[in-house]
Amino acid sequence: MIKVNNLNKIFNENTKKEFHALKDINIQIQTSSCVILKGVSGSGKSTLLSILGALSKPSSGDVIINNDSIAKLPDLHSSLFRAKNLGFIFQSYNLFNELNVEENISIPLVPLGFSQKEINQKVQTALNLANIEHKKDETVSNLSGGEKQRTAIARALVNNPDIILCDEPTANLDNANSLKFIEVIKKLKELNKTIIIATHDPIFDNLDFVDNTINIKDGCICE
Ligand SMILES: Nc1ncnc2c1ncn2[C@@H]1O[C@H](COP(=O)(O)OP(=O)(O)OP(=O)(O)O)[C@@H](O)[C@H]1O
Repeated sequence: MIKVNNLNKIFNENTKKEFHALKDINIQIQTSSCVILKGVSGSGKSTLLSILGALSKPSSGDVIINNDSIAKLPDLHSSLFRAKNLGFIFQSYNLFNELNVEENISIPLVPLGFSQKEINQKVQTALNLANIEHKKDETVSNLSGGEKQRTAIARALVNNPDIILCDEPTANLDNANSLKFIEVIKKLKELNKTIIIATHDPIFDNLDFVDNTINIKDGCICE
């Protein structure tokens, strides 16, 4: 279970540029559920996702994941928490273009101290789950947009995380690749992952495996 309690994010606090991006957010996300975080551009989706993913800190309030308070973790603990529990899929993929697919996918395993044999096994499983096995030796700069995204999916899955956070995952995909992405998400849901997708893409409306849609507007959760 993920609990968000009285969460606020204020950028540039106590300056002329002060901006209250998240306002008293309270949400609960059940383990193994798929949740859509929906809102227009600038509503606060990415800000909330980055706090849920322990990538940034709130101004006040907390995020509790499986009874651990993560919002206030020191940086070193945050990165270990991420490496063990979380997978991220960003719209811009955040891949290393000069490395090949297999090398990109193995990166999250580096801080976890696995042997080369274990790394190879985990990378192979992730390649298969994301349907990108056939391109494993290709340099990322030579991939199509859809293939880059499947590489990013495989990298997000390689540490077998319980929670997968996606920020506008279909923003750079055509309709066919967006539908393929949805099939992968469906497969992850069947594997009992907790999946949170921040998006304004209507393709996520009315999907049968989505448990909840949370609407966010001007930093507030709309009932
Ligand atoms: N580092 C920052 N400093 C100041 N303001 C910020 C910062 N990051 C985000 N904001 C502001 O907070 C608001 C929410 O931004 P956020 O990126 O969370 O929106 P979003 O809903 O994810 O939008 P999009 O769909 O366009 O990515 C925006 O008005 C943005 O300008």
